[in-house]
Amino acid sequence: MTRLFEPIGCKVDLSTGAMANATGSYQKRFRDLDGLYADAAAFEAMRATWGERIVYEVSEFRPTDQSGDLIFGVTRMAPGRVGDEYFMTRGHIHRQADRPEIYYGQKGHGLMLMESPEGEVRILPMDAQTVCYVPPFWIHRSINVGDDDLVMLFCYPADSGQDYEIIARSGGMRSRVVAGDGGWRQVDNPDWRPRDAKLISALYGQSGMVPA
Ligand SMILES: O=P(O)(O)OC[C@H]1O[C@](O)(CO)[C@@H](O)[C@@H]1O
Ligand SMILES: [Fe+2]
Repeated sequence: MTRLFEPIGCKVDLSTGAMANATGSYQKRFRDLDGLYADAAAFEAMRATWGERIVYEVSEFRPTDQSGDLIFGVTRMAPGRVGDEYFMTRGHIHRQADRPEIYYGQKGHGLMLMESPEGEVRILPMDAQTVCYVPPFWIHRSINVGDDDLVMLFCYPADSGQDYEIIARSGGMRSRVVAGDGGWRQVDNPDWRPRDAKLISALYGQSGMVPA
């Protein structure tokens, strides 16, 4: 007989970003994020005071890692900038690249920065009560452009996995988000290199799916 997984409810504490009944959590401290930001000198200047501080933390619930199941959780990201570039997550594509993800903004003001394998860029707002759909094959990174914590719920297929190397291999994401006059603005990353056709077709080939 099939043994069913026990249903569970998880209360989210908006002041801390913690989720009750989480099966795991991790924290990314400032010092863990060396190399992520364009302004290396600004990063070094902040290291003494910021080094041990948490930039973002994740609490998650992973029932199983089986295809068809879901992983969900909450990310809390502090407000701040390195030089003029806002705090952000490392960013990744799913190791099984055809797996999508949903985010739901709960507190603060954020952006979801997305990049297709071919290098198209999309930016969606991630404010409270905004649902953001990250379709299959899009590299994704969240950014806190507000003055307060950014708290977001996320949910994705349990067999997705994460590949962080795709961003490193291209010299970062194609766009960066920096402080502009009265808000954020998108700037080109001069270090960005396009992915070659072989890598792109390997990503799509995983699923045999051809993008529209
Ligand atoms: O894994 P990264 O790119 O550091 O960013 C963390 C965020 O992405 C996730 O890995 C979900 O895909 C969450 O853990 C969290 O929302
Ligand atoms: Fe993801």
